[in-house]
Parts: sequence; C-alpha cells; structure tokens
Amino acid sequence: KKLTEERKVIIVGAGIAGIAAAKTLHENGVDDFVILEGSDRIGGRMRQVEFGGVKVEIGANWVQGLGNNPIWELAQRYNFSGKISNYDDVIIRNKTGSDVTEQAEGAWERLGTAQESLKALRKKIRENKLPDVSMRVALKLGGWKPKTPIEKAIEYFDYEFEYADPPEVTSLNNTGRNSEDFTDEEYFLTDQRGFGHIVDRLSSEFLSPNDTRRQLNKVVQTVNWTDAGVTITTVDGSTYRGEYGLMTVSVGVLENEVIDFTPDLPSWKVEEIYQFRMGQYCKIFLKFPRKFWDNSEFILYAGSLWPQYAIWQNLEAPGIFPNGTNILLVTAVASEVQRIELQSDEATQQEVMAVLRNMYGNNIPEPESILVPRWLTNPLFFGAYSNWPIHVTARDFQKLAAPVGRLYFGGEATHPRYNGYVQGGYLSGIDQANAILKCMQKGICQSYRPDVSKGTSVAPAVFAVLLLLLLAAILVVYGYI
Ligand SMILES: Cc1cc2nc3c(=O)[nH]c(=O)nc-3n(C[C@H](O)[C@H](O)[C@H](O)COP(=O)(O)OP(=O)(O)OC[C@H]3O[C@@H](n4cnc5c(N)ncnc54)[C@H](O)[C@@H]3O)c2cc1C
Repeated sequence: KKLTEERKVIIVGAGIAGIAAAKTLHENGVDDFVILEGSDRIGGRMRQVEFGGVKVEIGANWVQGLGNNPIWELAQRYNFSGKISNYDDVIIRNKTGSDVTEQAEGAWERLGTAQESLKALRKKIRENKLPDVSMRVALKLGGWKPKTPIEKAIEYFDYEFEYADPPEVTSLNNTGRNSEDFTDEEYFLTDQRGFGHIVDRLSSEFLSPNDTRRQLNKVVQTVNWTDAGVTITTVDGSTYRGEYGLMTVSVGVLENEVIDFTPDLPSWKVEEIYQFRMGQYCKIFLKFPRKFWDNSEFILYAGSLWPQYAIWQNLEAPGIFPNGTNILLVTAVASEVQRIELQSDEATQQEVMAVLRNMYGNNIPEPESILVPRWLTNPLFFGAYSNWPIHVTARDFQKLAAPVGRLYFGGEATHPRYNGYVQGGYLSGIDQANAILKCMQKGICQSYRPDVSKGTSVAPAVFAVLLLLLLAAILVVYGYI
C-alpha cells in the first residue's frame, strides 16, 4: 500500500495512556510521532454524554485512591467538582420494598470479619510465596458465603461493583496491591467538563487544535513488527511506518483479534493477553419526571432476582446533581452485561422498572429516557476494564507490557499496580514512552526472552558493542594493538 506517513513513533489509541505517552515523548524532545485513534474523539474509556439535562460519565467516574494518585492531583489542579464518598450512605430494600438496612447489620459485620481474615490470608500468601486463590476461596475460609438476598446484595456491592467480575474469578493476591494508596474515600466526579477533560488538558499542552499528529477515525487493522520498526495500516487504506510503535488498545481489543499482527505475536505474549480478561460494567441511567426514591446515596436491592439490578445510585444525593435532576443510575456488572447489551433498551427498561416497582410500588412513573452504554459490544473496547486474574504475578504484567521487536504495549491492563484504573492507563503511557526513549536515545532496549529469567535484557546492539570492547581490551592486553 502507498505510504501515508513516516514517523519516529506511531501510537495506537488516544485514551489517557496514548496521550500521556505522546506528552512524555514531547517533553523529552521527540515530536515526530502520530497518534492513530479509531473513534472520532480522544479520551477512550473516559467519556461523558449529555443525558436528561446534565452530562453524565458513561465510563470512568470515580477517582479511586485519594492518596498517592496522579489523577487525583490533576483533578484538584483542574478544580474538578464532585463528591467525596465513603460508601456509607446506603439503604437496603427487599423484594417487597421494605427497608431492611438494620437487618443487614449482622451480615455487614460477618462480611467485615471475613474480610479481615481475607487480608491475613493475602499477607500469608505474599510473605510465603504461596499459590494465589480466588476472593471466593478467601471469603469462604473467613466464614462468609452469601445465601440470603441481603448477604448477596452487600457482597455484590463490595466485590462485583469494584472489580466488575465475581469473587470466583478475582485474585486474592493481586487485589489490594495498591491498598496503601486507596483510602476508604473516593471521589465521584460530576464536573460538567467531564472526566475526559483531563485528557483534553494534557493533550492541549503539546498538541494544537488542528494538529495533524492526532488523527481520528483511524481504525488500525494490521501491524507489521520487526526489530527495525513497525508498519501499520488503517481501515481507510492509510499506511504508516515508524521506528517504534506503541499499542494502547484494551486487552479486550487484543483478545478479539481485530488487529492482525505480522508476524504472529510470540506465544509468551499471546499467553499473557489471554490470561487477563476484561471485566464488564454497564451504567444504566434513567431520567424520571419526578423523584420517588430514597435520599440515600446508594440503594441496594436485596431481591429474589439477584444479581439483577442490585446497585442503585441516587444522583440527587447531596454533592452530586441538583434536586430536580431526577436521574437514577443502576449498575450491572459481569455476566449480566452481555445480556443487557444484546437486548433492546426497551427490554432493559422493562426489567429495571419491574425492580423499581418491587421497591417503590406500582404508582411510580415510567422514565422519560434511558441510557444504556455499550462497552462490551464496541469493537474499540470489548469490555470495561481489565480485572485481576488469579495467579497473575508482577512478571505477567512485565510480559504483557514487554515489546515485541520495536512494538511496545501500554494501556491500563499493563500497569502492575493500578491496572483497571485511570491512573494505570496514565502511568503506563508514561512508562512505555520512557522505555521507547531509552531505546531510542541510549540504545538500551527492553525485550523479553522466554529463556531469560529477568523481564528485561540488554538489546542485541548493546551486546555487540560490549563484545567488541572486550575483544579490543584482550588485544591491547596481549599487545596486538
Ligand atoms: C464503565 C466503566 C467504568 C469505569 N470506572 C472507572 C472508575 O470509576 N475509575 C477509574 O479509575 N477507572 C474506571 N474505568 C477504567 C478506566 O476508564 C480505564 O482504565 C482507562 O480510561 C483506560 O485508558 P487507556 O488509555 O488504557 O485505554 P482506552 O481509554 O481504552 O484507550 C484506548 C484507545 O484506543 C482506541 N482503539 C481501540 N482499538 C483501536 C484500533 N483498532 N485502532 C485505533 N484505535 C483504537 C480506543 O478507541 C481508545 O480511545 C472505567 C471504565 C469503564 C468502561
């Protein structure tokens, strides 16, 4: 195909990882890059849309970790409005609508006790390098296995709502890697500029409004990688050649083979791509003519249809949207999401209304509108965020991020400490750009060799130079030169 552009670095994806990577290159004197983004906007999974008179976040919404978190620093720098939440303002209703919050106290206590035991087991596993187990195993060993609708609802609130996957498939060892940075409080962002404004601000620091290095609607189709560089083609027939390539697409995109790699990715890389999985998370927004629900921030439905529609958020709780906004948010996760995404919005509306009538009676109004985002069936994402698989070690993250030839890999899933989170995407972009810079400017290039025990090795070129130096030294010692 005719060559469209030749650049030093080609970045695939303009989510926070791709933009942070490009900014890092720019700050280190490398401006010869292009960012290829498949959609018509930057920001990726940080996305706000207009709904019911306000702008709501259909992707990332919480700044998670108000301690050592660069995203929290940026949110403060840009003066983002939102609400600090500690998830304490909760009411639980059963399938006939009775308030069973008090009845749940014993269950919360038992879950809390099991969580203490879970933490102790995690510590033991880490200290003694024992095999990882699932959260389910750890909870059961701590004396917790939910049986009643109340128990199921509160477990769902603590686990699926966070990890987008059930405790059965979530790693004990990996969750909590970042717990020192994650406080009990998190920030629910309501700023009408959107969470993605962070990406806009970062990009405006080094890209002009019509900068041709940010190319939208460029869906990457093939990636040819070698030790000398990459050649990338897009669906519209353009071809780009670069000395370096950086993929920041989700692990879901890599798993679904929408991008064709030549030569095939090595088996150690394929192993990692399929070891990780995308959690599923669907935020359903409903706009009503009037508010009829509880004032609490969270409303848990402990109904018989569990786990359908268990977690409701009152978006009129203090600090969120003004009274009269009349918007409820219900979150579906894990296996529920596929069913919801594949059915019509009308079918979903009927299901959620059945649950709301159970909680609030038959006299509640129908919603004026419903918003069902579809991340799983979107071929630019194939899911919400990477989960924390059982048995994954720091080395697996190194392998997922390790380059093949001159093709590097970033994005939230590759960050060993904050995978799944916005800060994971951001930090991975910076890390991978630094790895490219090190290779480009110092000749120290990361590579993964299945037979080498450490995750990185010195590039062949550096080996050759060292060998020549050694030879020269020997010749000098023996008086040949
Ligand atoms: C519903 C939901 C809720 C979430 N909640 C939170 C939260 O509350 N807090 C939090 O910290 N995180 C949350 N996350 C996760 C967070 O949004 C992500 O971890 C982060 O935004 C990922 O950034 P990234 O740059 O790694 O990937 P992405 O944002 O996915 O960027 C990759 C880019 O690549 C593009 N792309 C894909 N395929 C191609 C192709 N073939 N060609 C060209 N371009 C392509 C995509 O369009 C995308 O723009 C949530 C995510 C979702 C979906």
